[in-house]
Amino acid sequence: MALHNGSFLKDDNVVWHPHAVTRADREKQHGHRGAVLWFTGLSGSGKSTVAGALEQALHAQGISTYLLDGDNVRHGLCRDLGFTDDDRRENIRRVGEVAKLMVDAGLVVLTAFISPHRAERDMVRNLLGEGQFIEVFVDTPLAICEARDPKGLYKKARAGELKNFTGIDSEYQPPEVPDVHLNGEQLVTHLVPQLLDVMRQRAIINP
Ligand SMILES: Nc1ncnc2c1ncn2[C@@H]1O[C@H](COP(=O)(O)OS(=O)(=O)O)[C@@H](OP(=O)(O)O)[C@H]1O
Ligand SMILES: Nc1ncnc2c1ncn2[C@@H]1O[C@H](COP(=O)(O)OP(=O)(O)O)[C@@H](O)[C@H]1O
Repeated sequence: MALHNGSFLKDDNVVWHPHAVTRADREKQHGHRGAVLWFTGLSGSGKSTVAGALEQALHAQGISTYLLDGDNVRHGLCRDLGFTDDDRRENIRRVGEVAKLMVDAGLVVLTAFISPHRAERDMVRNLLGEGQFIEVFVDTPLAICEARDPKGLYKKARAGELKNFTGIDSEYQPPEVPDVHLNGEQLVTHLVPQLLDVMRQRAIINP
């Protein structure tokens, strides 16, 4: 059964329930639009750091935000998932659905997941719809990520103690045309203004 919001239901007895307070009402109350900034990049590329710094800047301007981070989500919502391709796909599907609900609530959602496959990132783009999904590629060379190695995971992966590690024995597919392409070797203080500019250009936040 096809739903008006583009999703499909297996059960014809469950129908979509429209509510009186709309997304537009909520966005008006927040004073900005809802949207997702979807950070993707290798482990250690700087996704959490840059998304966190951007959230601080937005919060200081009175923007209603929420940061969904891979490490944190995998302690709860996705605690049953590992790092096979199938589990990563399910991880991103769940996070995409949660982000969609948060955008409907009128929030600016920042997500920091490796999200290594183009197909899954495109799935979330299609789920969110045009203009509400901004793909941010944190482009940091593998050698730099490996040198940073804040959790010692690259070391474990190289030693064969950690299987399916992205960039080592599991593929990362870089975005071909990201909405924002960040050089992950630049200072975080240089990266945040680039993101704020894009958000203003796209009328997510006010100039
Ligand atoms: N095998 C393997 N490959 C990659 N990463 C691993 C792995 N095992 C554990 N970790 C830790 O899990 C974090 C990545 O989780 P994500 O949910 O972002 O991954 S994914 O989007 O589903 O691919 C990742 O966090 P970040 O370093 O913040 O990216 C790692 O700390
Ligand atoms: N632009 C940057 N320049 C230098 N170091 C950075 C930068 N961004 C992040 N780092 C450092 O790199 C490490 C990994 O950053 P993190 O945000 O945890 O990456 P990810 O979330 O992509 O795994 C951390 O020690 C962090 O302090």
